[in-house]
Amino acid sequence: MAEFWRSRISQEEYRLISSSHSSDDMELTEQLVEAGQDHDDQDNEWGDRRVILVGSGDMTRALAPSLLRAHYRPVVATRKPNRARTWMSQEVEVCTLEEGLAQGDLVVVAIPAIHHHTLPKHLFTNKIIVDISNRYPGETQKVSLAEALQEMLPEAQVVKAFNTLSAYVLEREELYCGREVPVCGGTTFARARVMALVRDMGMVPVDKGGLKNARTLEEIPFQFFPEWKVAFIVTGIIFAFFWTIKFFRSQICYNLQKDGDWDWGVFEKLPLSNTQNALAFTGCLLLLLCYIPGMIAAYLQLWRGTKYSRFPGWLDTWLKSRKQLGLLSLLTGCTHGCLAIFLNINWHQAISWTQSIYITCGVLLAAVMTILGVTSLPSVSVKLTWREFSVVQRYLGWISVILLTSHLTFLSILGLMRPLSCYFLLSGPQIMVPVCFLTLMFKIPLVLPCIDSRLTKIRRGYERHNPTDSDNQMPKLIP
Ligand SMILES: NC(=O)C1=CN([C@@H]2O[C@H](COP(=O)(O)OP(=O)(O)OC[C@H]3O[C@@H](n4cnc5c(N)ncnc54)[C@H](OP(=O)(O)O)[C@@H]3O)[C@@H](O)[C@H]2O)C=CC1
Ligand SMILES: [Cu+2]
Repeated sequence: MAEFWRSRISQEEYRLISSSHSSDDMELTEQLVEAGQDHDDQDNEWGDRRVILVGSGDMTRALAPSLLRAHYRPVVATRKPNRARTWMSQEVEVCTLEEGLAQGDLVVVAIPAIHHHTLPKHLFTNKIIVDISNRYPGETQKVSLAEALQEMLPEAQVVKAFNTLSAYVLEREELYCGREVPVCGGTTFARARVMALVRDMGMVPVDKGGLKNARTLEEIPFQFFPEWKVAFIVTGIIFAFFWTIKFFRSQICYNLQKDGDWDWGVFEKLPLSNTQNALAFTGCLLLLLCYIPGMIAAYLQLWRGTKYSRFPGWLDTWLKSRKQLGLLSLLTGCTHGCLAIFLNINWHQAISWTQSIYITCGVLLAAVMTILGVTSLPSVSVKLTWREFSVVQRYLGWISVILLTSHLTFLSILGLMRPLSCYFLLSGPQIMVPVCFLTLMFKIPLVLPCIDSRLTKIRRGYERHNPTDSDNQMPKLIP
């Protein structure tokens, strides 16, 4: 294997290559290695560091500078070198397809997939082809674009990569550094080589296996907030629930229970007052929903006496949606705060002591939730140490639940005791205050030293039923 690539490919990838038993795979790997050595012999200074970029469009213009920054040598192979030279930097070599493809064996095909058939097939023999293409929105395909390209170029190794990034991102080092780049296809060697390239460019390659997975990679750019789906649905349902309650209590019940004509004036409150009210309780419940699954998980681990058994699927999904639920809680809570200022406060009237506590708790809650929201963003959380992150998320999280409980209790301290005014329909505070207190009640046992130390032991790997089981595959820490 060419020395340069041997040093770029990580030990884990090298182990994978060496342990690959497929004879086809090994044969193709040998051919590719030989091709790499040929190029090394041609020019020792650059050796395998040349990356041939086919096409001179947006992606080539974005990839070339990022390759230069990673100390690679981009060579642009284009149909129109004279035109391309005018927009490429001096350090980038620009040449014809024939000249470019003769210079190296790592080739990025950066032309739209509909033009793949125009590529001169004979020039791609024994090359590692990086296919970055994406289909256009609305286009359907039976086989992935990468598989179609592989079928067209059977004597090359097609590896799918970079299609999940945009030219805009690739132009900005601060945006692409640390990004995950899924890579699939080719022989293990070809894939490892592309992964090493991705890593040298400052990104994190993720091995997605064979080329049959290219279709999944080609779907990624069309995904629409996949991690937010659950949180959006839950928020919608909760908002609809509280909005309906408010509607029945303030508009329907009010009219049914009062004497005289139907008062249509109260319906004017629907867009502002009802929405503000529903947003407030949606924010409250979403905040609690961030902390309840962690508690359920803790009780489950205490009951099972181990952390090595899987949580049920619903709990797993719930745990994974906590960040999104928290950010949506911040959004709905702040919107409620802004609307409430317009609706409720009469600046010329003295406020009671319960109101002043309610307002102070509300403002503090907004501040604490903003810190929680900001620190949950990846760009901020990567800059925090593990201890800083866990202290902020854990302690400030529970402080926000305490502030929320006080905010709600002092908002409606008298209203809570009032008998049910709208048949059996509870008001927002009548629902939420007990839920807040219940959440805090279930949390208290978990912070008691005897239970907390037991949970800490379990989370460090201690198992109650089988503390010395040698069959256990999971690594254990000292209890
Ligand atoms: N733009 C983006 O943000 C992203 C693009 N991609 C993918 O990267 C690939 C390139 O995209 P992009 O750079 O935006 O495309 P552009 O349209 O900007 O450029 C494509 C290049 O392809 C070549 N080309 C155009 N028509 C033909 C043809 N008929 N025959 C042969 N070559 C042709 C041209 O290069 P020349 O004239 O020099 O030969 C042209 O500059 C596409 O497959 C796209 O799906 C993937 C992720 C993001
Ligand atoms: Cu409030």
